[in-house]
Amino acid sequence: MRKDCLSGNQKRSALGAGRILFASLASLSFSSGYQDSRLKKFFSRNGTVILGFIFILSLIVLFAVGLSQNRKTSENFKYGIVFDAGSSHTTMYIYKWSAEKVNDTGLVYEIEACKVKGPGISTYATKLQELPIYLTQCMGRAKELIPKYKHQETPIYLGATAGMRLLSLEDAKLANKILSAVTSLLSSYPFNFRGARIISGSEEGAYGWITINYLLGILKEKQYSKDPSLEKNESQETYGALDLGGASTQITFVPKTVTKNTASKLMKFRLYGKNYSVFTHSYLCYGMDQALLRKLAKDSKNAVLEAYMEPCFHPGYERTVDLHEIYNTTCAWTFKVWLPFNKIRIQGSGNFEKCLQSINELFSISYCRYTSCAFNSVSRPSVHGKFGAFSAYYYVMEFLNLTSDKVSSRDMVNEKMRTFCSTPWEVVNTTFIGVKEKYLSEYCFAGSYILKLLEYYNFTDYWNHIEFMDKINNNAEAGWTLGYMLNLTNIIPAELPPPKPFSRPTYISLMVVFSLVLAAVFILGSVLFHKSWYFWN
Ligand SMILES: Nc1ncnc2c1ncn2[C@@H]1O[C@H](COP(=O)(O)OP(=O)(O)O)[C@@H](O)[C@H]1O
Ligand SMILES: [Ca+2]
Repeated sequence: MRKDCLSGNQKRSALGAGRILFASLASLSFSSGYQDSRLKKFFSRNGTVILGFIFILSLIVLFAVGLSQNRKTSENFKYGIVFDAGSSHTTMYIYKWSAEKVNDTGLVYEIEACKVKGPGISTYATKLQELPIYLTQCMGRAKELIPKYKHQETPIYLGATAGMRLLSLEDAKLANKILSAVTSLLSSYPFNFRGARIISGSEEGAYGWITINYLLGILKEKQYSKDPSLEKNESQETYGALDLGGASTQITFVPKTVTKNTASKLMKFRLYGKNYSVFTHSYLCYGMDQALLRKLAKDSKNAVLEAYMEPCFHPGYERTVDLHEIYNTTCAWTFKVWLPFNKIRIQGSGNFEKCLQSINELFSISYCRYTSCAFNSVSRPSVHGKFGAFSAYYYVMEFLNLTSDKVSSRDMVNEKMRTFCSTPWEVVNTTFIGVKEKYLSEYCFAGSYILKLLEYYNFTDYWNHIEFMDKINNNAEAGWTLGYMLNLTNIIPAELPPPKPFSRPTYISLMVVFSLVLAAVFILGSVLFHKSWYFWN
């Protein structure tokens, strides 16, 4: 703990040293007496002055060291706000970091994740007037948490992901309308609004990669990390990043080898003085919600009498959906067939093997007019090393108890999934009280989909390679927003850090060294003085 002034002990030891010194000087003066010789006179008059001068100088140095040690070091914090406008929901993250910067990149951590009530921002195209209410609660939270005098300098960014990417493909004007409305709304707050935009799939993947490697302490050995074992790990390989959203999914990693085909998919970063070339690919329409819609669209053509059996839903579970709802998305339009009814009743049969087979068809055919949808045609270097999987990967696998630390073989995974999917809906619904029905009813599909997706990425034994992550080191959530913020801190002006005061051990060592020097000066001075006194006498 640093204090504003010298502590009691420090004061006492300084006073004690002073008393001893003056006593020594007095005895020196006394022993020198009033002698006749000139040198004797010189020493008797000036010896005390010289030693007194050295004493006062040393005291000044000691006090200066003490003051620099004890100077109040109130850190200058900066704040940044990033809105993650996802396809299913929006979350506002507030980050905080010291103005002190290391190699051009600030040390940023999350102080708030405010979930905006309501669906994804892309659904507001026809109700722009509702946007102020949508964002007001979280913006209020930002005003509360960030000190008022910091508001003007605090940047706000809004990044929209796959939901807005899809809307933009369907109707670019509508997507721009939403962004404009959000822009004028966020600009009206006292913060420094820096833009609302749709981030590309590559950015989403790459910033997610930066986030997890930053939080794991891999990018910089001196960065903030609560786990000392993670420090000084310069040669540690970076983690690959797997992000699964509602409308798109990303895979990002540093490839071992780069081919001509993959070179164009590399993103380059310089972080903490090091260069990174990262391969990233975003699969639009391969997010969980869009994958389910595509599956339902694909299988609804098998409907007889307005109903069909769905192996990825629990036995006894029923859902009636509007055909318009499933056929009308960009991702599912290729499955559109004419059916003599508007609604369809989907009845669960809870058959894990059949569910996997059905999901398989989503990967094996090119169903989409955009090249990025063609899963199998994407050239990609082979995966290697460790990966961190977050967002829906984490929510689903954690719920199903299928994270890497809980499974050890394919048989174990299959057995768990078979049992879960075949559990009657009534049992599931009464066992997991409090879980949102949408999530609960879709965990069988979601788990099966994730297993297939990882298989297509060539993770045959994912539990040996993938860590499912949520909040890393209790510091911040895994996701693209922190990486975005980290990258943007390069353009946020930051003061040069004030010179660092001494650490406590350095301070104590300095005090000891100066005391020893002081004592040595006295001993030497008095020896020399007495020698010369005897010599002249
Ligand atoms: N607790 C949860 N359990 C299961 N799924 C969840 C949970 N919370 C969020 N999700 C899912 O995670 C996904 C998040 O996607 P989102 O970030 O909104 O989309 P995108 O990144 O594609 O724009 C959605 O499919 C959402 O339904
Ligand atoms: Ca997301």
